[in-house]
Amino acid sequence: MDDTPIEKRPQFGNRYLENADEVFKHNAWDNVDWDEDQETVAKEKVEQNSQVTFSEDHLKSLENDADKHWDAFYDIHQNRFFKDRHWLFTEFPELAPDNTSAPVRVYPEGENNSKQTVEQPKSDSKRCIFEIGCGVGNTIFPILQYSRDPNLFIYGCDFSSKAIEIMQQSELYETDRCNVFVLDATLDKWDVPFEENSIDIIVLIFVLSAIDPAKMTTVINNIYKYLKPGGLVVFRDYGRYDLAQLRFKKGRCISDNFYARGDNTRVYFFTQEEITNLFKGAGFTEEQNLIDRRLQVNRGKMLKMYRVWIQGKYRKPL
Ligand SMILES: C[S@@+](CC[C@H](N)C(=O)[O-])C[C@H]1O[C@@H](n2cnc3c(N)ncnc32)[C@H](O)[C@@H]1O
Repeated sequence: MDDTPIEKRPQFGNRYLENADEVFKHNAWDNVDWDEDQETVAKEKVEQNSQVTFSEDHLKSLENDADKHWDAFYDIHQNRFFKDRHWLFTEFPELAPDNTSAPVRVYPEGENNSKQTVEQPKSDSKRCIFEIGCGVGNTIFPILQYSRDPNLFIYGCDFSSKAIEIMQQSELYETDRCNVFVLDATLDKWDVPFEENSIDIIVLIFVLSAIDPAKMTTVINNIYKYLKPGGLVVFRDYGRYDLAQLRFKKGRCISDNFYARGDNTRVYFFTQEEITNLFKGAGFTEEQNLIDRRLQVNRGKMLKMYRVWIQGKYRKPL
């Protein structure tokens, strides 16, 4: 797969490309502008790879066997993928429990409407985080490693039983501080080891994009149900016209902006508006919805790679 969400972000601030001649001086640039030409070229590429040529049977098996395709993925890659999480606590200081000094990212004016507040838990109150599509623990393990909060408990689920098995066998897995289990988040009714209205933060990192767009509303409605009033969803995922979308060859499209990779795992590319509508439609208030455009540079090959991510924070009203 060529779309690992790799980002090495400098702490306390970003690097902006002010002089185009200097593009190959560094490995990455933040918040790069896209001009109209670039948008048009991207749109054309997507038009070219958007014809659906899969048979009905193949489309059905992509959905019905989705968990098996992820099992096969984790069978091959084990815990070696999606690993680089330098940005995790920078973007989501809410996940850096008992750590108010987590570095906060600086956004250009007007780009971010998040209040960027990190609510400190009351010292004796239990705090629960639940990650959906936790894979092999690339978010949960860093939180467990960096937090010493005795009141923190982390739940995680994934519909790949292989991913959950790998995670549970890790030496970082601490049964008194976390519990991960197999769950298909698209089911109408969730079988989970906690009550409705009980979770402080739900984490959705590069998982909604793996889900059939027709089932996303069901997932968001269930998230709403299990969050505490006042609880927060943190979201980060692929944005429309990300390099990974433009790289799809003809014949991999399932429906608009939804594709099957060569290993049959699937990926959707969101607009900001779609994310707003999904969450607001379920009753959430929007605290952040931003587009993160990053130019990654392969200086050896003189290649420019434009990455696009959407990031959001949504709160269940009190
Ligand atoms: C791109 S990976 C990201 C994994 C992890 N969130 C991370 O960032 O490392 C997508 C994950 O979502 C899981 N997934 C996809 N559809 C799911 C579903 N319906 N229910 C639960 N997990 C799902 C996959 O098994 C996979 O582990």
